[in-house]
Amino acid sequence: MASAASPPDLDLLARDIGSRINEELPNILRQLLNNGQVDWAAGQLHFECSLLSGNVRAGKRSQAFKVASVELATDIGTPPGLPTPTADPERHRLQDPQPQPPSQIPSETSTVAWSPRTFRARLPAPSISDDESRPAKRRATGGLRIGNGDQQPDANNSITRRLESDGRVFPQRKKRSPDNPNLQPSTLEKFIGGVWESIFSGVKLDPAEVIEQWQAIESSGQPKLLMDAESEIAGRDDSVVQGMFGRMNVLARKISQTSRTCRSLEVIVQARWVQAFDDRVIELTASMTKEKAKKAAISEACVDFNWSEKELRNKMGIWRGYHDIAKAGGWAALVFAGMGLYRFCKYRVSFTEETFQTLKGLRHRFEVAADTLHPRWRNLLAIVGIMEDRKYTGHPHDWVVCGPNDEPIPLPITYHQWDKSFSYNHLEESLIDEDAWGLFDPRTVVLSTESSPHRCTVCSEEQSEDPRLNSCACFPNLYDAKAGSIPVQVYRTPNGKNNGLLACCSFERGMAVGEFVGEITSGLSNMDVMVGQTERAAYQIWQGKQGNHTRFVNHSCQPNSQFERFVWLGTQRIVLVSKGIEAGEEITVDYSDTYWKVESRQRVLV
Ligand SMILES: C[S@@+](CC[C@H](N)C(=O)[O-])C[C@H]1O[C@@H](n2cnc3c(N)ncnc32)[C@H](O)[C@@H]1O
Repeated sequence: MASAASPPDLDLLARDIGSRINEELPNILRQLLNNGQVDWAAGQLHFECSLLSGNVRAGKRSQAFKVASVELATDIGTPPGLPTPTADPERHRLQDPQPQPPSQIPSETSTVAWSPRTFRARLPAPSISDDESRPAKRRATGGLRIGNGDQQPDANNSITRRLESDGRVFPQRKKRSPDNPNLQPSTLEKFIGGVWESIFSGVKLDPAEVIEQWQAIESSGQPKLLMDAESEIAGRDDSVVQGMFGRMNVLARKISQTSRTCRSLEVIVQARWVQAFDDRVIELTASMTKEKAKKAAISEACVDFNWSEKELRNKMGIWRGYHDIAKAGGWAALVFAGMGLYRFCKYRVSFTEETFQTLKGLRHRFEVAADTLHPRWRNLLAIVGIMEDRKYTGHPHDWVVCGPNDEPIPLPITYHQWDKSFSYNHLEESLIDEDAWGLFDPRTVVLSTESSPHRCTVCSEEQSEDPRLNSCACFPNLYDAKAGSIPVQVYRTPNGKNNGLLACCSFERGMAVGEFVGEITSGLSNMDVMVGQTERAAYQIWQGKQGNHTRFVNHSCQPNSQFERFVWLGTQRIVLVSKGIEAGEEITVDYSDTYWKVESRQRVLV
């Protein structure tokens, strides 16, 4: 169907076309079917695309490469003669559908089979196996557990329903809607996910550290960094792993950190180089045609790079991608891009106007998170002479993000219509109201085993604040000191609920969104409170103007999260647990009837 000049170009072209077909064709076919424009009641469609090398018109045809091949049938079964579908065709849809390089494309045919209710594309497995294409490894989360009954008699013997959801109904896995384009996995979605993951991870981008570690080996040949690692360990407590393994742990951490920072510096410089190249072309255009000016600027650059024109042109294509990303999504989108950045820019499958609009809409959101979690990240831009002050200071949830293109608003302003002096106290742990409880923590549970007081009641493993001793794998993102921040933002709801909580990354079903943290008190009435209960006490958790991000979760009758009780180190916690939350969704919970206002005074049993 096409001819190309040389095999390496053909290779790139084949990947590009194959990717686009894999990405777009299912949607096109689905639209045709849904619109009733095509009646597939009987029959089959076979679509095949090949690239031919050599001069076809002159009858010189050296090689043919099959780029993609799609079969549309009226039933979901595999047509005779075609390979058997994989056990889980959906699995392929969740992966980035990269085509195989022409030399590796198997003769196997991809199948798109249709039945009146189902439509599935079977795509070839990705041929490129970098870290991004593998499913992320996670420690097992606790799963959604069955909670205790949520109805307790109060002091007046009436039934008080709790905010904690009724755990007796085991939440069903949320189905991806094939008709909702927002939920279709795409390379763009993956790219954006990578940016969020890296912003919310513990990555530390600090140019000062790079300079510090630049000299890895002393001029005398001594391994400077390794020796520094030794002195770092010596200064820490005895329990830290000593010896070569300990030193290598520190060295590997430092080098990974430095290399990550260098990668960000590299893409900043490369994106900025594209801008300088474009400016140079404009300069040269004063005395020659644009085409010639471009060629001249490339030749000039080749001298400095000591690269061939072809090499430079290949690199330029990718660097232009970096430039376009930074232009639309801001520098944070580029600096914090994950492992997939190179691939995203190399194949350009998602380089559309829509993509850049989406990135533009995320710009302020990326910056709020980057500035508040990585106060020094903008210093990296100084490498190309860009001096930018941190724009968003304070806690990540001191800012309420708004619709695309709208500037974030300071949190207090969003409450001014009710309270002109509103200020919010961010809590990481609940506080005990000593007026109500003295020195007693009403969340303390009666320990069942004397020998092992901190055995998890769910997984039966030992719990400890020391990560080396902790074996409980329930909610590692909450109770592991090394976990990054929870990837959520407070946002301005468009439907009159004031603020709400937005998921930046997806939360697998069973994963914790956060612990409901506030003041542990009792006896409040006419307030929104969470009611907790142990064998020894009933207590309330009040948030009001304090707490963490769970304070901003709105109610829904079809929630995507639920509250569950969990015991951590002998203390009852109330954890907001995902029922399957997609990135970009509002996180909601079912408040049940009385969360809105607790009307009767709760009697406390100690
Ligand atoms: C825990 S707060 C949630 C955050 C709140 N929207 C805010 O801006 O502070 C609970 C309050 O949010 C509001 N709210 C929550 N869910 C709502 C819903 N589905 N519809 C209307 N208002 C809601 C109610 O005012 C409720 O008392």
